[in-house]
Amino acid sequence: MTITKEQVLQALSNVEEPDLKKDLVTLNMIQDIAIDGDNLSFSVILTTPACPLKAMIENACRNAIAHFISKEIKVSVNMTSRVTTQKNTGVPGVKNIIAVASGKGGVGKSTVAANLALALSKSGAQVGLIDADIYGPSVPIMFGLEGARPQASQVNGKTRIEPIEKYGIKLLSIGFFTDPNQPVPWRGPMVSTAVKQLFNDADWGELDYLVVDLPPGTGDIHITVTQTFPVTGAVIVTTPQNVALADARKGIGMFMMEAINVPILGVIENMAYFTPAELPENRYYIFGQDGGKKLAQQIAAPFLGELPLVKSISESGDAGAPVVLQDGVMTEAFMHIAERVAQQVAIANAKANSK
Ligand SMILES: Nc1ncnc2c1ncn2[C@@H]1O[C@H](COP(=O)(O)OP(=O)(O)OP(=O)(O)O)[C@@H](O)[C@H]1O
Repeated sequence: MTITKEQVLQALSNVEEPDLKKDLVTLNMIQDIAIDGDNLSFSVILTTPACPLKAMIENACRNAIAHFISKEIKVSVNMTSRVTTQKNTGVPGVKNIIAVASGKGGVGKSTVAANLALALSKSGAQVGLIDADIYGPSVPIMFGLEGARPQASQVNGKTRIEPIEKYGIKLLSIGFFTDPNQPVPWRGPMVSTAVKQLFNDADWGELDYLVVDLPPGTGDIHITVTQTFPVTGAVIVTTPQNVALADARKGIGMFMMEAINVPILGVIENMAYFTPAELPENRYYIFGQDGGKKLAQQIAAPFLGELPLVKSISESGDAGAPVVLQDGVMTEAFMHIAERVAQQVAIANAKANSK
C-alpha cells in the first residue's frame, strides 16, 4: 500500500488539541513525517513536556490514521514538546513567567512555588525560580542554601549574576543578598530596582518557565513585576479559610485591573484538609471545605488542585529538600498541579498570540 504525506496530514487534521480547540496540523504540531512502505512515523510537538493530554492525543492520532487511511499501517508516534511563549517576555531566553501569589501570608505560597518549579523541571522543562518575597525570602532555607552567595561576572562591562543551580533548577532569592538576621529596610524604589535586577541582570540562559514567588498581598513588588515584564499568568494560592479567601480575592482583583491585566492561570487550595499519618482515610477540614474550589468558580478560573496539610511538606521545606523530590502522594499531587499549570500557560499563550 502506498500512502503519501498529504494523506497523513489530511487524516491528522481530524485530531483536535482539546485545550487549544484547533487541529494538530493547523497548530503545526505534526512534524518529521517518514513513510516506508506500511511503516509510518511522525512527531507530535506538544506545548509542554508536562502535557496531561499526551496519551489521549497519541491515541487520537493512531485512531485517525487507522480510520482515515488504513488499519494495516504500522504507526510509530514520537511525542515530544516545545514550550510555547508569548511574543516577548522581556527577559531574553525566558519563554514564560509564572507569578505565584496569595492575598494572605503564611498560606503556603512559597512552598507551592518551590514544589511547582521542581515538578515542572521533573516533567522535562527548563525551569528557574525567583524568590521576590523581600519581607520573608524562603528559598535559602527551602533549598538548603543558607549563606549562599551567587557569583557575579562582568560581561561587556555589565554585571551578570549567576543563578545558583540546585535540584536541576536555577534559583535567585532576594535572601541571597540580605542578612537573614536583619530586617530589610528598603523603600519602594530600592525594592523595585532590586527585584528588576533579579530578572534583568541574571544569566538565566534558556528557560521554559521562570516561576516567581511574590510577597503576600498587593504591593510595590507586584506592580514592578507585572508592569515591567509581560507575565504569562498568575497562580493564586489560598487556604479554604474565609480570611484567606477574602485576601485572595483582592490579589486576583489586582491582577485583573486594566493597567495590570495578567491572566489568572488558576487557584490552588493549600491546607485543604488534615490527614493524620496513622489514619490516612480520615480527612479533617480544619480551615473549612472547598473554599479554593468555590473561589475558582466565582472568578471563572481553573481550579488547579488541592494539597492537604501534612507534616512531610513542612518538614521537607525546613530540611532544604522540597517534598516533590521524594516519591509519594504529595509528589503526585504536585506533578498533577504542574501539568494543569503548564496546560493553562499554553492556553494563555495561544490566546495572547491570536490577538
Ligand atoms: N500543605 C502543607 N502542609 C503542611 N505544612 C505546610 C503546607 N503548606 C505550607 N506549609 C508550611 O506552612 C508554613 C508557611 O508556608 P510558606 O512559607 O510556603 O507560606 P507563604 O504563603 O509563602 O508565607 P509568606 O507569607 O511568608 O510568604 C511553612 O512552615 C510551610 O512549611
